[in-house]
Amino acid sequence: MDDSHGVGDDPYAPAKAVLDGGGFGSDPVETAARLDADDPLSGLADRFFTPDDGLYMDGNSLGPASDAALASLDRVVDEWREHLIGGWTDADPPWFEVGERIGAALAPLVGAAPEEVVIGNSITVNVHTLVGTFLDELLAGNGPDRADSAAADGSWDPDVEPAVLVNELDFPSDHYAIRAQLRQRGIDPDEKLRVVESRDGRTIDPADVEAVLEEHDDVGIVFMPTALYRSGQLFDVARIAEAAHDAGAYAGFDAAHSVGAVPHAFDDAGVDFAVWCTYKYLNAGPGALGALFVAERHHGLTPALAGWWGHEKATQFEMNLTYTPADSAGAWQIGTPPLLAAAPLEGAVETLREAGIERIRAKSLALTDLLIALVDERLPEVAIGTPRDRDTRGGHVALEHPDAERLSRALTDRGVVVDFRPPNVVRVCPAAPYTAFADVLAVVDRIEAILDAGAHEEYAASEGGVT
Ligand SMILES: Cc1ncc(COP(=O)(O)O)c(C=O)c1O
Ligand SMILES: Nc1c(O)cccc1C(=O)C[C@H](N)C(=O)O
Repeated sequence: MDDSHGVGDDPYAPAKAVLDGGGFGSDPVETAARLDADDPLSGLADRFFTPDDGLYMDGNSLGPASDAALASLDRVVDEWREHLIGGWTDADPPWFEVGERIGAALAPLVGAAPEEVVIGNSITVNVHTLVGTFLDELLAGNGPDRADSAAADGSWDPDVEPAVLVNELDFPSDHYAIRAQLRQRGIDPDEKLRVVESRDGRTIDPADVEAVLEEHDDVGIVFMPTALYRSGQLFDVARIAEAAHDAGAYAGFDAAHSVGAVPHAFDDAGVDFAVWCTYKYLNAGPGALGALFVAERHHGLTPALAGWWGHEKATQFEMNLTYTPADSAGAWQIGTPPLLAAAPLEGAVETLREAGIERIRAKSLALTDLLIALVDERLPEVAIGTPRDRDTRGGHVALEHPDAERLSRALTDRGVVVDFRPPNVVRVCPAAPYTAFADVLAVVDRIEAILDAGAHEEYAASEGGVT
């Protein structure tokens, strides 16, 4: 990897200049080759296992294996063979604090202090425990300050049933979990899960989040994505957090579709809590552990889903029947961390750290700029469902086509791995660590060839299953 570019300057400015100059020039192959030659991250691709004869554009669902991820997995397998139960204390580093240790390694990616991040559970489980925790705080009258509170100390009035504010384009699992948490507290989710509507079916206007907060004074938690899973719209985390706090609500985020692709500043933005996975842009492998952030001011709270792995570490093995939560985000762990599902993340994060998240973001924007420009130029029947503005664009591009499902299957059969999300989106993710500018050109070439020949029309309609 060429390290001559410091973080801060944009080594991808030449790519932007090419695109701003009106497209990809008369010889796109030559232009892509030039951009790849100038790419300081180009050397990284050799360390990832992507198909030799295909194009992997699905890193927003499952990132590929890498040398570093497999090396850290192999190390833990060797430790298991060698140390057996002793690995919890004698492995180097010991397994006992794996959640905290790898959490600390992730913290810079989200702009957090080391003890504010931990790996554990899955996103869905972490939504359960964190939304549950903050609902309990509200119901106990301990919520954020509220100007209109009936409570003497200005905090949440415990007689008011708190609502949770979400949006209609969220990943469904989050709604399932939040509804369950409301139900378990005797709160009717049909009434208290407040859903911000989309104006265009693709994006959420932050002004609409603010408007719902103005209109309803019972919102105790605003829970939004940092980036939408379908369109890839990137949210202004600081703006949403400020709106939540101004309304006397907590601000929580599902950051699955941005961590590892987009830098975050959760502490500066005042985020209360966040969840994300590590199998997408963090490339830690299928079913790899989830991750979560809890702002330091909330450490010491009792998690809604308490378990012994979240107990204060120093006394965890005293086996007290009374639970003492760890004084860190580690408290939101529940049971024994699956070491083999945690191990690849250690190496995978090291590779991203070496690349630098600012540089990854700069390259990702250049790649998606290019993809959008090529689609505009060459695929008139395809619409761009992702915001064009760089500030509101995450790491993937949603290509909309009436026959998107069949198109995605035709692409997959031709070695271009993308995914389909109903009703009409093919998601294309040129992830920066291992995608070349030439790959983006090749994807567009293949889509064009399929559409020109009508090859997608040979596919049967959906049979369901994993897409
Ligand atoms: C935004 C978002 N939230 C939640 C989930 C569910 O994650 P998990 O299956 O790890 O609980 C996913 C993906 O599966 C997702 O993309
Ligand atoms: N988590 C997944 C899985 O276990 C199988 C297939 C896909 C996934 C996904 O990550 C889907 C993903 N959350 C999405 O953005 O659609």
